[in-house]
Amino acid sequence: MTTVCVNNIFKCFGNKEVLKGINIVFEEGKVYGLFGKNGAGKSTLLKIILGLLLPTQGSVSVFGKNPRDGGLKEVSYLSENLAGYFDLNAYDNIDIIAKMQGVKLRKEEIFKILESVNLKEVASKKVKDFSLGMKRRLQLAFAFCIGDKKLFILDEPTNGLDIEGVFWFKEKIKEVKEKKDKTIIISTHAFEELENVIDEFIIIHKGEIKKKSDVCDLEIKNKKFVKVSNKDTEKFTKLVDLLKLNYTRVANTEFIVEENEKINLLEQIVVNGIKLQRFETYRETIKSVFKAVTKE
Ligand SMILES: Nc1ncnc2c1ncn2[C@@H]1O[C@H](COP(=O)(O)OP(=O)(O)OP(=O)(O)O)[C@@H](O)[C@H]1O
Repeated sequence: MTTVCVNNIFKCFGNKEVLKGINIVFEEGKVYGLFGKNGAGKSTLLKIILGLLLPTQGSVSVFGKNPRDGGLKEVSYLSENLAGYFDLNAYDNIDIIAKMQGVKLRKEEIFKILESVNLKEVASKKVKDFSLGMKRRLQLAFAFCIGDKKLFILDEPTNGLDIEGVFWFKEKIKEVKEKKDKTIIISTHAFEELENVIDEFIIIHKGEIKKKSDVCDLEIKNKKFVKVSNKDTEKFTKLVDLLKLNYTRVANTEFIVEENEKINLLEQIVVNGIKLQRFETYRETIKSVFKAVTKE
């Protein structure tokens, strides 16, 4: 089932075109990672999905409705900018945010929530005196522990968190995902941290989607990483051209080669007397795909 549908979104701020024809469908039960360099347009896209910004062109539907027209009742949003009532303590923050959402929490339930994000000991401390990581933990409590939401839109959720906090976050994502009817969209720079909790990743570069792929697809690709000696690079490129292999040159002497048609590349390297410094299976990661598609 489709949770969010983004149709041909363009967004300009003055003369600056920040989003250039974005089309994406987010499906129920999946965790999506939205990756992009600083200023790529991730937060702008999330704000348009949430109806906080209007697109210059195009449309968005959330659970089949316009986000400004009742589509957001079941949405949990964690903003990249820390939100909350900083002059109040952590306990009162949870209490107020819950009440605003029509959720009545008992005293012990509030303490349980604070305990789950490791803030019970500082329940009566004013949030303005919290560290960045503590404030982020409070945001995570707002996002995950109040009410029963179906769509989670999380902008830089691990920013400022320590290792324990990142672990908590990943466990929470797994827990939410197990319920099957949830959709989670995470905008982040933390590829490595989150690679194993994401189902699909979307790379946005200069306002355009450059890649959308299933994380599982990264593992099945059969690629080889080859490092040849400096003198043999010309010989090697000639060989891969002759064998019609797709290759990416990652450094002067380093290549990533797709092994097509079961050609035994290694045998050919030996036959042609090319000096190898490394030859190993190469596993593509979100980071490596990101580097390749955002290369200027
Ligand atoms: N309200 C605004 N007015 C003018 N320009 C804006 C506004 N909001 C965002 N921009 C510009 O739009 C571009 C995209 O910003 P956005 O915040 O969407 O990027 P991002 O991918 O989330 O970046 P980051 O990873 O740094 O958070 C940037 O050049 C930014 O300066």
